Amino acid sequence: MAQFGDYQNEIYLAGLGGVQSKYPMTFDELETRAAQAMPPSVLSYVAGGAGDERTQRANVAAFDRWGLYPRMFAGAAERDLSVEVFGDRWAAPLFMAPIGVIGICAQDGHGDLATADAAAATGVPMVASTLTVDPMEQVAARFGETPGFFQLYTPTDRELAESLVRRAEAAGFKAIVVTLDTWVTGWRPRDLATGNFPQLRGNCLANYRTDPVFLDRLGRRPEEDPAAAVRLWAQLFGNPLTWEDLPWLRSITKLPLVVKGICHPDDARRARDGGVDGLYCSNHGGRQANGGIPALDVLPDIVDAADGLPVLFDSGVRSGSDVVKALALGATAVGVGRPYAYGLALGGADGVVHVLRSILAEADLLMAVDGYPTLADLTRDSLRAL
Ligand SMILES: Cc1cc2nc3c(=O)[nH]c(=O)nc-3n(C[C@H](O)[C@H](O)[C@H](O)COP(=O)(O)O)c2cc1C
Ligand SMILES: CCCCC(=O)C(=O)O
Repeated sequence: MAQFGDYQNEIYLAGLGGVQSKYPMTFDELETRAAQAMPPSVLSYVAGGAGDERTQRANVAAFDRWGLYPRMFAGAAERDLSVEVFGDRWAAPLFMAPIGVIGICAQDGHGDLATADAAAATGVPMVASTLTVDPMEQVAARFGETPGFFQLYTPTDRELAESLVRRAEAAGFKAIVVTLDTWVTGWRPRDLATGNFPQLRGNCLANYRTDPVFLDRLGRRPEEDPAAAVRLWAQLFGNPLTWEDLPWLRSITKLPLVVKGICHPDDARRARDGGVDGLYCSNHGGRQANGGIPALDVLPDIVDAADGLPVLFDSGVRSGSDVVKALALGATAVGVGRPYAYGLALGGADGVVHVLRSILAEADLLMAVDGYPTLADLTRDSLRAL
């Protein structure tokens, strides 16, 4: 049986043949090298967060407060990391978190398509943002056998929201992930300093420009007046939803509905009672609110409140050992964010594949070394608070 850890052998064998990996092997090196490859405004958009970025750093540091017990005589020569998510079997409990305007991270400007290619190549699902540079239908067409989810930024115009969801269903997405924490952007000093927030340049409008409801509202072709299209987009972009809107959200799709940004157990319970199919515990990587609680710290409470519903998780995941810890704390599947954007900047789809395979290989080898042959063996008791 092929194991994710085999990537290590491939790298060693290439090294024996005199070929060194062209990609970095640690997150710090990845970020440093990507920083050199990205235009400054794109870098500050991706790397930056809210305020003085305490929450962003705290997300990462939270993983240091847990250690995995090594277990012996466990016979973990073969590992099975596969997991069932909404009826599909994934080879591993890993996915790519939605990154708006990811297109601009790739040298050719089509990073959405490259990310979808990496999903197809690795089996690691992509959650495609509403804010893609290429339309969702073109992104989904590249997924191959790998399932993909559509992340909805709910516009104030309900018909537009419904139209986007209908298109996502027709394009073959397997779930709708509604992001609740970003109907307005947080205070982001790095973007304010460059004055170049990529959305405002209209890089993210592909799904709107191709939408019949948006075009109807615009009343003319977007090429005729690009500035008007950006203005309309900005006007319609974010709807500060309330619990009163949940039944409507539930009603607009038959696909599994996941709500992203859930970090309080009361919200988790209420969303579950409102009929969602999954919760997504995330603080948006510290990009929205500064001075918050690391997402990992609230994960166990969300898992308890979920009462058996799947819980997706992201925020601060940088390595395979981070993935294993989040799984032990009860996540059903774990999202990678910034690291794959950096892989994209360095090597397009190939760079993303390297980042994902490295994370999977580290997780797999950790489970081998520490004696956890399956995901079911990873529980809260596998961890010790440090
Ligand atoms: C550049 C960038 C753009 C993002 N765009 C979106 C988005 O369009 N929709 C969304 O739900 N989350 C978005 N996120 C948040 C990610 O889905 C995820 O929650 C976050 O990256 C996790 O933090 P980490 O990358 O530090 O691990 C974005 C994150 C980054 C870094
Ligand atoms: C207007 C939202 C931009 C995409 C996003 O979610 C982010 O930058 O974090």
